[in-house]
Amino acid sequence: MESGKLRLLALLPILASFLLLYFDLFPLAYRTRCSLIPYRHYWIASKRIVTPSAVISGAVEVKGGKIISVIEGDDWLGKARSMQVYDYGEAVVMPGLIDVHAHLDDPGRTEWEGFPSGTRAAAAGGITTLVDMPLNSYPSTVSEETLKLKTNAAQGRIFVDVGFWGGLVPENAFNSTALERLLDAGVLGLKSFMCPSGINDFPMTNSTHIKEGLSVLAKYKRPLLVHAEVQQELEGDDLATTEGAGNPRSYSTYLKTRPPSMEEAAIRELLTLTKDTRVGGPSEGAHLHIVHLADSKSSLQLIKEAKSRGDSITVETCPHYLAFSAEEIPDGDTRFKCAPPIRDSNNKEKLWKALIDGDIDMLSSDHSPSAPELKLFDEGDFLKAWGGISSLQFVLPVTWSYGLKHGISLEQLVSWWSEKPAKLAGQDLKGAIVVGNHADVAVWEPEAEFELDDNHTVYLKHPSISAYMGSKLTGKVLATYVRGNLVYEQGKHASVACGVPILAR
Ligand SMILES: NC(=O)NC(NC(N)=O)C(=O)[O-]
Ligand SMILES: [Zn+2]
Ligand SMILES: [Zn+2]
Repeated sequence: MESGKLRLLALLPILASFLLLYFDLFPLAYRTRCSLIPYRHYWIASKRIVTPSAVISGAVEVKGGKIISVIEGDDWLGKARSMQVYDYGEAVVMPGLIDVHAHLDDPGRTEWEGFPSGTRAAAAGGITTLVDMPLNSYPSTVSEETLKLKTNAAQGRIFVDVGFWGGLVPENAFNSTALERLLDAGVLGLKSFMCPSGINDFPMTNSTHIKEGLSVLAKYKRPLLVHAEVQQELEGDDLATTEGAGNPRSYSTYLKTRPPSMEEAAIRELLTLTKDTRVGGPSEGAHLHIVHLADSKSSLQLIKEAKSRGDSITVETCPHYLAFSAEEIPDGDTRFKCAPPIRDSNNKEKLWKALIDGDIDMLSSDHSPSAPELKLFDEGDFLKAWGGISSLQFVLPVTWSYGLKHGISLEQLVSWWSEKPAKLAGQDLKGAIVVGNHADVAVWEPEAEFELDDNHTVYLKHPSISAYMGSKLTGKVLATYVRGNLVYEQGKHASVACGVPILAR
């Protein structure tokens, strides 16, 4: 080798140590990539910090991505002297939202959403963790191998933390080794459908499949999430509707094809199964979680009874069932199509009551977007259009705006969107502003109003398919921290996606 090249090689270690020293002295140079702020040790102050015991005025100390102290009053001022403080004044500082039900469609259907746009939207909406559903991506997450495709797709492309539900489908239900491998690989639990899912490689399960799944899950102490609707023999008017009668542009035509009795029958069946899988008492059986409950009557009553018997069961509903009612959905506006369907306003009021009374445990987005063509806006055919509401970026202001009429509190919001979801997903270090937890924080202004019009930046891939576009909302997200990284602030995201794929151990 020429002596010039050799000399250059000898200089490399010296060069490397200079670089390291530079990054040490100027953390900004690399910190700005994952975070909009350069600090690892700093304070977040506010007059309204939502902690598990109370809403306090004070400050939260963050170091190395974790919360290391929470101080009420002014005592923190002395400790924070000469340190960086982000003082948000009257804005609310609370745990970031945890959305346990989102379809990000990555890999395989990224033209519908995808990890980058979905998690950018989540961050802009105050969501710090989401759990991705096993279907609508391709392939579906039903095996160790397909989970690997998910985590590969998420690598370096997620702006918030993302966990994964695995799919319980006929193909793996009787293969306990395959299910165990999927669970060992880190899915946070399993999800199944009791009716066709609309996705070919995610077929529905019957009671026998579900029973098999529950017995494997019981060993892992991870939940089974179920889309609880079963197809039934329809009669009279309802039968005529599915056979093509009725105006397909009218929402009421679609509503008749999925009556509340479909949810009720599914839940009744599920409850007989969970009873059988309880091994030595309620806490030892598999936990059952009913997703997107829409029926506030008989279905909810069944769940209440099961809870009072001591069954390990939780239930979520979604903001669209609390914001919209069937009577108001315009003809042909398929942005509002989802399953189970949005029911009448009386049902909506009862869902609010159940949520406030604690009979419904938590909220989730069920963000289920598609390519706009599949919404068939030209035809406006509710029977043929893709079912799924697009909402990920808006769930915080939507819950707050519609909840204000019901007098909801900041503590309730945190319980429904952070504490309970963290528990369901087995995330002990998330969901509350307490010492030792991840510094996952949403900062927002509950009094600020804004319009979801063309001037509003929407990070979702297809803003036009969201039923919320055009509405006026209250509650504006200012900033979002994930593990101490400021990942979003007032229209700006960190330049590098440093969210972490969450795998159960
Ligand atoms: N394939 C889907 O995403 N389905 C979803 N669709 C809805 N909710 O309309 C769901 O969660 O059932
Ligand atoms: Zn569903
Ligand atoms: Zn869903």
